[in-house]
Amino acid sequence: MEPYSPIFGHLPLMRALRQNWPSDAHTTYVNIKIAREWKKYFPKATECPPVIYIDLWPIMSQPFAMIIDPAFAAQLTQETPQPRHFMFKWAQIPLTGGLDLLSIDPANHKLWRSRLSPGFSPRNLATHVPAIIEEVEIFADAIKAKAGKGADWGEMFTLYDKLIALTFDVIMRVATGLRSFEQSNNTPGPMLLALRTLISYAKFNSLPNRLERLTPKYKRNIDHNAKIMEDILRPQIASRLAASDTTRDQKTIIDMAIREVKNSGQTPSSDFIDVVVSNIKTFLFAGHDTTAQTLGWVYWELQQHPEVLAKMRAEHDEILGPDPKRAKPILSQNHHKLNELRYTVAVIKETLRLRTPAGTIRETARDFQLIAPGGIVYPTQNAVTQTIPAVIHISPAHWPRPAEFLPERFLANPTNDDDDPLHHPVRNRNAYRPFELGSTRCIGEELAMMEMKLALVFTLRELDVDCNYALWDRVVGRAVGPGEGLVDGQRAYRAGQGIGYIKDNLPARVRWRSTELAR
Ligand code: HEM
Repeated sequence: MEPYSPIFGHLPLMRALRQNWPSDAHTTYVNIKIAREWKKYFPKATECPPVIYIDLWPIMSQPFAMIIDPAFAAQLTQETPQPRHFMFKWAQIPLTGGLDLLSIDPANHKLWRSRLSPGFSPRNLATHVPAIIEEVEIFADAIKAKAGKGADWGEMFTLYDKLIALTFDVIMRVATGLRSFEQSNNTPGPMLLALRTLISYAKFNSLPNRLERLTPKYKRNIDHNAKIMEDILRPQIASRLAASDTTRDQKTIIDMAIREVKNSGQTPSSDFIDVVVSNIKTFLFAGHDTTAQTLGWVYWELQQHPEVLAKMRAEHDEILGPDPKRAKPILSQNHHKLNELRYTVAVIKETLRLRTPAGTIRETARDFQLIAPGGIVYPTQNAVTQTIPAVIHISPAHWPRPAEFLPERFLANPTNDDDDPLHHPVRNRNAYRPFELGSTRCIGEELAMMEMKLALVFTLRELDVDCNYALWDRVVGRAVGPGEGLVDGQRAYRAGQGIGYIKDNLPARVRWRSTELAR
């Protein structure tokens, strides 16, 4: 990729690519920009290359090989699946100690995935619907409490923080059976605070980060916060072990893992508890901000596309009846109704297409090669090989009208007309991968989808939501000139590193819908 500096590699280019954006804009926008304007960066190429190499030495000791073509991504994750990159595992160590699904070696991964997956199965999750509804209701009530009097807008608040509290409470409850009450407390509780501190140390192994791990402060902080989490998790696992033969209906992820081990004729040992603790920490980590961010983007997109919002509300009326207050009893008795919310699912999928929070990072074996149909080989040895679904999802070769927000592309075509450009006939199933594909694909997809559907059902028909950056500027006393603070022309953008967050934690206000006032 050009321009390339013989001394600083692509560092000057990376800086130039970010020039017109706020400094906290996420790297995902750099990747998207390179793919959109590929002719500029690959002047000799006749088409956008499927793999883009980025050299950030001396910040990163290895170059990145970024896969932006679905067939190549499939080679990496499904056809000859490669293990996660060492750097990723290194990043996980402060958080989990390295025994979790994201970190363990492929052989142990297979065993533990088979033990942990049953807890995330649609059948098991269906038993958690009433508990998830209870948490979602707390979320809905909290934002309803922010509505103004009558038809007035209420005070501004940060919607993303409410979503984080919701998703954390849900994953904690489903995984462990414990309630963390993040939504009811005004300040983050010990578990979330400890998790957040540990996540802040989950960094790539650059030289400064390696040195940080040698400091007494690092060790003190890790030990202290790991202890806070483990003092809550270990007794809970012990009590689930003691109760495992008597627990009948609703089974937590822990219960299901215990059952799997017992069914294989083994007795859960102290090693079992260590691995479960490590994995629960990963579930709490991987399960909260991914889902919260996606849901935040759904609210944002619905505001940008009122016609989509109207259709979604109409679907909720049709499937759950016209009175929003009846949604709880109806869904508590008929969980399957959630599966009928096809348009709502299509909206979430379309949001995930355009606002993809993650991909995968692999370390390829010596004999592994990415090969194009004509036989051209793209080397990946000694590189950090990443899939970039955020770019694959907007490829004009695989998506008609890729920049437009069109949930219909995810709905089965009623006329069965294969010529309809929006019809999504799984033409290339590798081109849609927000949860990644292959044996290490996201274990929490079903839970995330269930949670997001419920949050939308319990809020959208009663409230109007206005995500409003101009008002927020006034609240926080910030002067932002015209054209400033924008990424892709929008004030709401993905900020930070890793999964990141929505800028300013998505400032919003709500009001009762006029139909609600009439009730
Ligand atoms: C919208 C929400 C979510 C998105 C977009 C998402 C996306 C992803 C992606 C891209 C991966 C990487 C797969 C790979 O490296 O091959 C992953 C893995 C994972 N996710 Fe999620 N995730 C979401 C929600 C959740 C939830 C709710 C949980 C709850 C437990 C979760 C737990 C995990 C775990 C444990 C893995 C590692 C799986 C394995 O190695 O077997 N995720 N996720």
